[in-house]
Amino acid sequence: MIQRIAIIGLGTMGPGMAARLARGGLQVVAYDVAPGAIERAGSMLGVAEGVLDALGIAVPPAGAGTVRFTDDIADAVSGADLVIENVPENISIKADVYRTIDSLIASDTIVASDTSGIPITKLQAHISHPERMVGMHWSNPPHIIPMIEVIAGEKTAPHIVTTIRDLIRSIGLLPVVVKKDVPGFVENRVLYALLREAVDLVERGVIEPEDLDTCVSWGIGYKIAVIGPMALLDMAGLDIYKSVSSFLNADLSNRDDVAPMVLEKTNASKLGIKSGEGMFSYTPEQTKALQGERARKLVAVRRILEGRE
Ligand SMILES: NC(=O)C1=CN([C@@H]2O[C@H](COP(=O)(O)OP(=O)(O)OC[C@H]3O[C@@H](n4cnc5c(N)ncnc54)[C@H](O)[C@@H]3O)[C@@H](O)[C@H]2O)C=CC1
Ligand SMILES: Cc1ncc(C(=O)O)c(C(=O)O)c1O
Repeated sequence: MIQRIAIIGLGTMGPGMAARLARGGLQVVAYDVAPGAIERAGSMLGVAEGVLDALGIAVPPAGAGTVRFTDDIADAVSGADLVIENVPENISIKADVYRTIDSLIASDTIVASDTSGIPITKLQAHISHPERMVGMHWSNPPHIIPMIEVIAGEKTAPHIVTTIRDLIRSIGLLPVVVKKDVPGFVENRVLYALLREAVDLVERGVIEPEDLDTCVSWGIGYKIAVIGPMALLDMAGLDIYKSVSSFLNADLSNRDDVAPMVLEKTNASKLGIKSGEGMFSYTPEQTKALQGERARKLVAVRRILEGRE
């Protein structure tokens, strides 16, 4: 049974994940190599807890469900039943973490990666007892989005997938087991197909960035939260899909590299909210207001989709 969880990496994903797991009654110990990240994570924890209250997720009994921060990786993983690796999307950084923890954990400690899409088979080549490694792909913001993909690599033992799936269910979240270890799994294959086309349309001057967002959020996005893509095909009619896809598929972006617009921005350190500018610009005040507004709206939508309002 999983009771004690170590989270390695406290950037965008780690703090919300820690808050959500603790709210599920689990004991979380959270570590980052950067002292500044640990400090930021401490303040993000309180914000995430407020959102979990707004979502109506019950607080566990006193003493259960804790988050402790540490700047010592050995302390973080000591006695852990599950380690969730949450460091940048780079195989060599992730492999370094696996090598470091290998001698610090028991041979049956489950090691999960929150990778956005590196095949688990590639990651488990860097750890001993690869059968205990599994993909556990959360979605951002992790304290609000309930779906988590669970992915086995070629060497993952089937009971590890079941254990993680059951853990996710036991704290009221929604596991989806992906049947093949394909790059990007399912969520990001679908998201990146959409993002490739969206970036291409903006880059080619077909639409302004703000209008692209209005079109997708109020057209596809709002609808797809209620009617998933497979159900949408049936709602539209497969005959319509056949006609449209017969001419449109060939015209969609099929570029296999990163779009120049994205490279220009990343080369200029325009990374989005975290750097104050990306596709749009953000002052610190705007960022704070935007994050609050987005959390409120996501909470309201989720409560309605769950039939709680
Ligand atoms: N940002 C997103 O929307 C999502 C990201 N992911 C995946 O989750 C993982 C983490 O992503 P983010 O939180 O966005 O990254 P991030 O870059 O915001 O944070 C990564 C953190 O890892 C820390 N770190 C780096 N090397 C470390 C080490 N050796 N030991 C301990 N900590 C270390 C950094 O100091 C940083 O705080 C990546 O694999 C990413 O692809 C998954 C779902 C969504
Ligand atoms: C742009 C982008 N890339 C990856 C992810 C992920 O799920 O790994 C997300 C996300 O929203 O979670 C994302 O927005």
